[in-house]
Amino acid sequence: MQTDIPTAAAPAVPEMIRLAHARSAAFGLRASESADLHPVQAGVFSEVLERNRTLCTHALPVMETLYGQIMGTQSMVLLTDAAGTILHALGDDDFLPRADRVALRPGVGWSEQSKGTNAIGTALACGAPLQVHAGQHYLRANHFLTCSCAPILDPQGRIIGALDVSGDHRSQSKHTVALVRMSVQMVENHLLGKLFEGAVRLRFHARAEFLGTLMEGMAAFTPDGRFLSANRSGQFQLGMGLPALQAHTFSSLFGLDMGALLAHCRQAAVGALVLQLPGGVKVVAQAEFRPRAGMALPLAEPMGTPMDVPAARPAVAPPRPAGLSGLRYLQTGDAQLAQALDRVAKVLGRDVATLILGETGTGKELLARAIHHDSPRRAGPFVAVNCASIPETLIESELFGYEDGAFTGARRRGSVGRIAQAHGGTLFLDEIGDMPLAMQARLLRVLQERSVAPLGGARQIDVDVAVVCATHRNLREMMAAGSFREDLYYRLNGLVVRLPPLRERTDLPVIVERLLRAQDGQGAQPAARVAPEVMALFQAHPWPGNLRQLANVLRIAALLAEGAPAIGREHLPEDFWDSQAPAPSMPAPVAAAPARLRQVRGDAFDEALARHGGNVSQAARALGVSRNTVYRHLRAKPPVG
Ligand SMILES: Nc1ncnc2c1ncn2[C@@H]1O[C@H](COP(=O)(O)OP(=O)(O)OP(=O)(O)O)[C@@H](O)[C@H]1O
Repeated sequence: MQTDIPTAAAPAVPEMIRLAHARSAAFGLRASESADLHPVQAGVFSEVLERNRTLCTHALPVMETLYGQIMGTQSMVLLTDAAGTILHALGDDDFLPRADRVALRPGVGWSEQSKGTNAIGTALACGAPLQVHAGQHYLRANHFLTCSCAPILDPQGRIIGALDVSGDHRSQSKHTVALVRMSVQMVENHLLGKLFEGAVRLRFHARAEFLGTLMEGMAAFTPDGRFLSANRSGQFQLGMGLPALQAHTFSSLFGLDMGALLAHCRQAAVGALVLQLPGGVKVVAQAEFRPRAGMALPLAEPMGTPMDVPAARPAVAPPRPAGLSGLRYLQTGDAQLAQALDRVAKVLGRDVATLILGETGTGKELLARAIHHDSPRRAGPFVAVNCASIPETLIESELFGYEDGAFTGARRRGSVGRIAQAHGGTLFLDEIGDMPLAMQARLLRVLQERSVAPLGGARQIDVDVAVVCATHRNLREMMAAGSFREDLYYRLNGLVVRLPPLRERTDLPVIVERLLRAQDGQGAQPAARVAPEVMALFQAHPWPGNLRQLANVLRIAALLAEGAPAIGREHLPEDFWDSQAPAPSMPAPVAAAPARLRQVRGDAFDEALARHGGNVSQAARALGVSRNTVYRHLRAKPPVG
């Protein structure tokens, strides 16, 4: 049947494949044999999943995006650990039964030792991306496949897993391997951001419009300037690999004192700066430093070795410059908001749970931080948990922690869990509406009993936390539908604060001025003001990404307008115009029917996705919303066809 399949003996077989075949033969495998199709035992697999939970957390959203791009091509996306065991699979319904016949499914190992030459096993063995086409597979049973795989590296440059697209060899493209490589870069960037959450983080590129894209360089430093890690693009731009970079400091790489960078980071709305790379190239950079007061998250343990988390977590919350933090900073003249902030101020320190409602980017997290900052708990930790971004299978251990030996043979140490990390401080549960029902019951118990019981142990740990929750969902509707517990709802909504969307706010000019001022004098020399015509455009804009989107638009516009007297239409980035289209049909904000608003918002999302070829990250960036928000939009859409 499959006469078009190239054979392993064909002369064009690349060197990597030839060597892989030699290794497969040396493992004692025969091409005609049927492979071992058995998965590892269920208990062992849970341990494997647990060991790789950080990898899964960061790779699953990327897998979804990747799958969105290959959907309908008789293919599937696979995530494996460093040993080639499949952790997670997403695939086309009509392809999965065929994949199942050769055990392309979670729990099964695809190392070269067990399956001979194959994209997963060979990419992991060589530490390089590759495509294995049809008859290039060692086992004949796998000749109907073409697989493209790239290893995933942790920020120390160690292989921790692999991402793969496998499918019917007749519908595969040579370009898939490039797609997989880019997806791996996204996973690696997420990991770097997460692992060094408490470090000084820098994102940079010679062209401002590449910030926030896959091309941006990322680097992390300790607060005293020691180099910690950089992503692939960062290493490329700096002209050095990780081993060479280890000998450097922030100032030896970027020619600026770390003290000056930290002073820049302390500003409430941090703008861009211009730095110089060792080769003399100037880059536009965004810096961030959010020291964590809680304990470190348990992180991926590649090959059983815990990662070295940098010490960037002072025990006491750092002082903030007066006037630039806390609730006062948020008062910018909008009456609706002022009323909400006044109510918040009245219950500060009174142990009243606060529920913040608002669309994406309206400043919910900023308000939660301000509440913590102004409360008597200020010296304690502020721990933010985004319930929507943690896979359902991991949320329990993430929140409640687990004891030594809760997962036999996995991690020797237990994990304290995010709730206990917030002891003495504030626990911010973002997207609380996305918390699974079973977890809602556990959370309620914690809040009532003021103690948490980590998984796998009988011990109760006392916790004293102030709880602030946020959601963009309608929890009352969810309660009526039975997807949100009534008892938890009433426990959480001591004080309900609604943050207005930007299009309803009357203080837009003040915010614009503040955001521009925050960028002023930081190297990029933005224009001092916005032309009246542009302000009018801003006033009419739907701002689906709210303040986050406005900040992004201003950051780019200010850089493009360098030297001009004011920011004009011509300086507004494309992303602004992308989400501008629905504006003319926008009904008056106050009178707008929710359904119409949802549609306008949905159109903006669809357009951004189409414009960015379905790439969720890029679309999110363009809209100024989080990726979760775009995923939610996609999930809410009826299936096509
Ligand atoms: N009043 C403000 N002044 C200046 N910048 C603000 C203000 N409010 C929010 N921002 C900025 O807007 C961005 C989004 O804010 P934040 O993350 O708090 O929103 P959010 O509602 O929690 O978003 P999401 O629901 O997507 O998590 C941040 O960069 C924040 O600094």
